[in-house]
Amino acid sequence: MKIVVIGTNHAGIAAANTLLDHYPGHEIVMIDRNSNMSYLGCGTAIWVGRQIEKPDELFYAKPEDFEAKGAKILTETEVTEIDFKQKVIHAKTKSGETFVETYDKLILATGSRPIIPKLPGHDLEGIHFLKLFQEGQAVDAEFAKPEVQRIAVIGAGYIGTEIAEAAKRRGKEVLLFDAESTSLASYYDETFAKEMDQNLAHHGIELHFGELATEFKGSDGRVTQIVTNKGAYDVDLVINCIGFTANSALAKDNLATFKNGAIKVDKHQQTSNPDVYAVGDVATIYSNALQDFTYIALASNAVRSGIVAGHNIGGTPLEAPGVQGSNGISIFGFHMTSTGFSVKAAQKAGLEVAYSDFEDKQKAWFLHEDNDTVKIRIVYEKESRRVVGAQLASYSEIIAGNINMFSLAIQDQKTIDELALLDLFFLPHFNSPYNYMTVAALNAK
Ligand SMILES: Cc1cc2nc3c(=O)[nH]c(=O)nc-3n(C[C@H](O)[C@H](O)[C@H](O)COP(=O)(O)OP(=O)(O)OC[C@H]3O[C@@H](n4cnc5c(N)ncnc54)[C@H](O)[C@@H]3O)c2cc1C
Ligand SMILES: NC(=O)c1ccc[n+]([C@@H]2O[C@H](COP(=O)([O-])OP(=O)(O)OC[C@H]3O[C@@H](n4cnc5c(N)ncnc54)[C@H](O)[C@@H]3O)[C@@H](O)[C@H]2O)c1
Repeated sequence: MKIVVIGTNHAGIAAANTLLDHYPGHEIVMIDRNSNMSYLGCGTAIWVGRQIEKPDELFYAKPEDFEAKGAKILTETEVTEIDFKQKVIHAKTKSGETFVETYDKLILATGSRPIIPKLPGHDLEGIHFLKLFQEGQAVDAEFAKPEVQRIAVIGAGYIGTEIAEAAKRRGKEVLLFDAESTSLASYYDETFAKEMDQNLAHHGIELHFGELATEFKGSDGRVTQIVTNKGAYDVDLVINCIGFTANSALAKDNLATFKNGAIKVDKHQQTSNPDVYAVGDVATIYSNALQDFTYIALASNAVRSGIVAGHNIGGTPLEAPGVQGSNGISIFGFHMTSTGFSVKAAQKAGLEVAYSDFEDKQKAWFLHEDNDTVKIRIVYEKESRRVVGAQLASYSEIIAGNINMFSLAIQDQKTIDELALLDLFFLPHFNSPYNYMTVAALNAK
């Protein structure tokens, strides 16, 4: 069987590796328009903020790895069109040569691009987006310019908050804008998000929430000012981070798509065309909190969905268990993790939910050194009492592991009452006999 994979970043790599490692004998062709593969965008802010010196280790795979396993891999080659009836893809190399490849099964792993707000002045120089390695390099080069001092970051979601920290670490003045009233508003309820806001403000980041950019002004072709519904601010650089949109143009009019344009898939990653699979940021994903398909762009989901597609195409039927959109962020040493829905997000999705909050020290109370406060919220459905979300915030790194338990609870449709008497280990170095997770669950009304 000939299998063509379009897009060789996290999702495409996972699908190709699954096929190459577990199902030998197939002809695998991998195509990507970029010159690199496997770039971990999650490391961009760490590198650009100089928490690591070089970006080299942010890549975990290279074309030779796949050639060694017998795949044909074409980089700097763009797929321009797909004839889904004839099962032929049309592609163009960097030098302009066009060619076609036939397929038996096709994997679309074309990912996402940042949303580009088409505001007046959007094409001025000095306005950036962050997705590709090359875009990280461009921002890094801007940060190195002494004349670039005042930076506007638009969107205080994950990318915006992380790059705001990076810019501050490089000694810049940073103005962080978001349409919502806090940072991280899509992931955390206000009481949690405000903790991150305080952390950002404490480190000198100027917060402009509830503010919408309306125009960019410039001089000599370069941006010099950002105008919002509330004011005008002189800046030397703008970084836009207002979310992703699925790269699904190749599927247009041929495959069923979601309301945001992502390609609809089932739990086997199969699209509305049985010979075509879609994985990663270009596709929808099943949310166990919502109990329906939705769109959640994460590298973790990309990898899992690629593995699922690989096994299904290879001949082992495998149903994805769904995801919770589990995520985390760490800014100036302050950590937040969440999974499933916040109260606000649950209500927006039409769920009737209640929540239980608790706050305690991470380690046993008699340990006075490095014993940070942890704040927890568990969100559950009022009627069924099934857990649909959790949020944790602390300077303690242990919360990074704890959130995964809630992820499994949501996946397995556990109730808050089942969590209340769950066997959690106790060791003073790590926690208390009345574990804050247990207490939060026990306190649930
Ligand atoms: C700054 C930043 C930080 C992030 N941090 C995290 C994090 O901490 N945790 C997390 O889980 N996620 C994080 N993400 C999100 C994560 O990077 C994405 O969810 C992930 O990249 C999706 O992988 P993908 O393979 O589906 O798509 P993509 O990474 O978008 O890759 C798609 C590939 O398809 C190729 N392609 C597209 N169209 C064509 C075409 N027509 N022809 C040929 N090739 C094509 C592209 O060149 C690209 O290589 C972050 C993203 C960014 C930008
Ligand atoms: N740590 C992580 O897990 C991590 C890190 C980076 C990125 N990612 C993922 O990558 C994807 C893209 O990240 P992102 O930060 O671009 O998106 P995001 O959805 O996290 O945040 C976008 C932010 O932009 C704001 N916004 C939207 N339109 C606006 C406008 N016109 N003006 C001002 N603010 C506006 C939103 O309110 C939101 O807070 C997300 O799926 C994210 O989860 C994850």
